[in-house]
Amino acid sequence: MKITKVRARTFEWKGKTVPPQGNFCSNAMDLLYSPQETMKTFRFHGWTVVEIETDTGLVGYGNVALAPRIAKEIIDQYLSPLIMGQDPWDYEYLNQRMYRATHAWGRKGVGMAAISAVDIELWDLLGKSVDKPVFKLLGGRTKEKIPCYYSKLYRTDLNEMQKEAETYLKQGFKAFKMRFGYGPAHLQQGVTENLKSVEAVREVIGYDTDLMLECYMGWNLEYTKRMLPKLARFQPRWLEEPVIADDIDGYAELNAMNIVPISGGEHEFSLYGFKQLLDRKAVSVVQYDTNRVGGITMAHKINALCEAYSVPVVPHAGQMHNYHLTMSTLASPMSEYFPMFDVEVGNELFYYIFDGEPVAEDGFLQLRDDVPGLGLTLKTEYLDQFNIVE
Ligand SMILES: O=C(O)C(=O)C[C@@H](O)CO
Ligand SMILES: [Mg+2]
Repeated sequence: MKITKVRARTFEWKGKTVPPQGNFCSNAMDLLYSPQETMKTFRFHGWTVVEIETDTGLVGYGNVALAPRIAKEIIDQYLSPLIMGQDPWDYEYLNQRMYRATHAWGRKGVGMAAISAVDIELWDLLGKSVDKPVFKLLGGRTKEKIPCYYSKLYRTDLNEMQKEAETYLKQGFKAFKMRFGYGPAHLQQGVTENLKSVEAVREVIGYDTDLMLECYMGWNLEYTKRMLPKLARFQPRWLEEPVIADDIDGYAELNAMNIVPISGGEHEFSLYGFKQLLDRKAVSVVQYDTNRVGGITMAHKINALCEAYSVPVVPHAGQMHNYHLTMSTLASPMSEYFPMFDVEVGNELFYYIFDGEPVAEDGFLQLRDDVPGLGLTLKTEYLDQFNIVE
């Protein structure tokens, strides 16, 4: 099998969007003087889709969500010439070729995300070429079905959050992730508000259900150290990304406090980066995203690394490129799950671009044994609501 054509297209949503309500979600910009800007950066309304054709007639799909127009340029200008005419089965070589050829500028951030999209696509092709789902090429089925956690519960009105939690509790979810709306800039009143929101959600879901708490890098070390003892009574399964991704010392210090397990890795980009996090015992849960860390080839290696360090992997964002890895490793106990909603932050956009994403039933996801590759096709239903950059 030889690669004959590489096509990267950016899908930019121009349809209806729901404006975020309330304080919504803390994030890294909250630490700056100009808080009115912080929500503007918190939008992911574009996605780059990579399609690669081969001389066998097979076509696969990969995707990247970070800085999608820039990722497209990287694929067009740098990555496409490196893989053209090559055999997708040489995926380790091709991954290293892309990683090393762009190393001076591409090894973290959007460069790595672009490589990820190509690599994910290659695995889709591999599965299709042998008529097997990707998870069967990675180790096969390690779970009858994948437990997943409901991930939304942004900080809006507390009654609204409670209604949302109640609705999805009734649908059978046994684990939930909620977002904090306040950070250091909101002083003691923000501390009170944050605690009230956790209390409100726990009141609805009880204590036989997992609760995860998301900071999205919107806190700092000092604030988190004050918050951890106050949060302990709510028995969170983890506190996610309290500080910015580069502050590995901060993660290590917080995790060593052993009050609430600290999770992270959603903004880490390489096998070496994860080894550093693990060596430093900086996180108790690893949350890579396959479409950031170098694709399936690299995520598979990170799974093995985490297994050896006995640190569970719960990938960021769900979605097929992550689900196949979760299905095929014991290092991964469950998946994140974004339900389909009207377009808001943009986490939902995957459903508007692709058909084939599994829908959670009673808190579980299923991957089919009889669907080759990743199991995704391009959706036609919403095409006219995207600006498509060729
Ligand atoms: O799902 C997560 O873990 C994220 O950080 C997603 C982001 O949209 C924050 O809600
Ligand atoms: Mg997160």
